[in-house]
Amino acid sequence: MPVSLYASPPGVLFPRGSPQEWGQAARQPPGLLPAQCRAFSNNKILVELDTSSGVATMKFKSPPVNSLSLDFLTEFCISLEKLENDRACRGLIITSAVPRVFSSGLDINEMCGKSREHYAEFWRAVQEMWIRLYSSNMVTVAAINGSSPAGGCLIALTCDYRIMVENPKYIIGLNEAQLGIVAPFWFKDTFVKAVGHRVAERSLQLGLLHSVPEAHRIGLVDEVVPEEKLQEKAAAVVAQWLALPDHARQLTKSMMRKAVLDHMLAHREEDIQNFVNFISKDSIQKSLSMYMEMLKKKKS
Ligand SMILES: CC/C=C\C/C=C\C/C=C\C=C\CC(=O)SCCNC(=O)CCNC(=O)[C@H](O)C(C)(C)COP(=O)(O)OP(=O)(O)OC[C@H]1O[C@@H](n2cnc3c(N)ncnc32)[C@H](O)[C@@H]1OP(=O)(O)O
Repeated sequence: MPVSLYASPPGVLFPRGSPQEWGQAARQPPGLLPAQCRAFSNNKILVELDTSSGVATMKFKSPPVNSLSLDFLTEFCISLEKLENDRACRGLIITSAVPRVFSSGLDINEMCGKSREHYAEFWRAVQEMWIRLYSSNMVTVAAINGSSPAGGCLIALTCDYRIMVENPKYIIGLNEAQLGIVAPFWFKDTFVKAVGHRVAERSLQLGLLHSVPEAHRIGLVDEVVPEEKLQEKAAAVVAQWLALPDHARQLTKSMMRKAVLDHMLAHREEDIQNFVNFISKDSIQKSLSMYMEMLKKKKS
């Protein structure tokens, strides 16, 4: 019997009247999926659950860069909830279906030129995503097959294990300072837990985006593999973790994560207000606009 890390669901956000077909298995033409495979999908995320192994693979499919918009975050949380409540599912591999990018982090458009109410709703969704993933009973593995700055890195850090594809073009890190914004305390805490205080402090203050070998060296990713080995390796890691009795692994995970989770839950509303006040400042809006301009110029 799985042990619930947090008895009641984190609560909040699901959209007023969910417009999507979420909750229904994708209508696959017969024969496309093996009998032990179930799938569901929406605009931005595809989930396939292999009921024989108990492992689901979640693929981000929101081109061009899997940015974490409010819609994306909502669909992500709904997918997590659905898997969490499915007794057939014990492990989750998170990866990207978009070439060269795992996730570009929070959608900057959601943080520019919007109302305070919108910022509050958006930030609550970011928190919700982190709470659900960080407190998940499932074994969670990030199979990072592309660049993963800021919020993308946070998703990876929130998993139990990180495997990244070796590619000289891929980068990963919490680069918020480079945008003129500040990683909130629970991003920082999650990062510190993975890499230690000194490495996190330097990396956060400089807003560093690390190459794959460097990310491996500092412990930001646990393993580096060639692209063609990624899925096989992720499946092997999940199987290794699932070989332990669920209750022992889950209670250990809960114990290791409790302080960080409790701290966040205790300061959740305050954190939303801090975010709204911070992001509404003219100077921050200007920094974000300049950063978006810079991204666009880089292309031309
Ligand atoms: C006191 C404190 C209190 C509270 C806390 C306060 C503040 C905390 C606030 C926020 C925390 C935020 C965390 C974040 O996640 S911020 C997002 C940071 N993300 C980035 O910096 C990534 C930027 N993107 C890239 O570096 C690259 O796009 C890439 C490496 C991911 C991929 O490179 P490509 O060359 O493949 O693609 P591009 O040509 O650069 O991009 C294509 C397209 O996508 C647009 N885009 C990219 N990233 C984002 C994004 N994050 N949001 C929105 N849009 C994005 C890019 O502009 C291009 O658009 P066009 O095709 O030109 O229209």
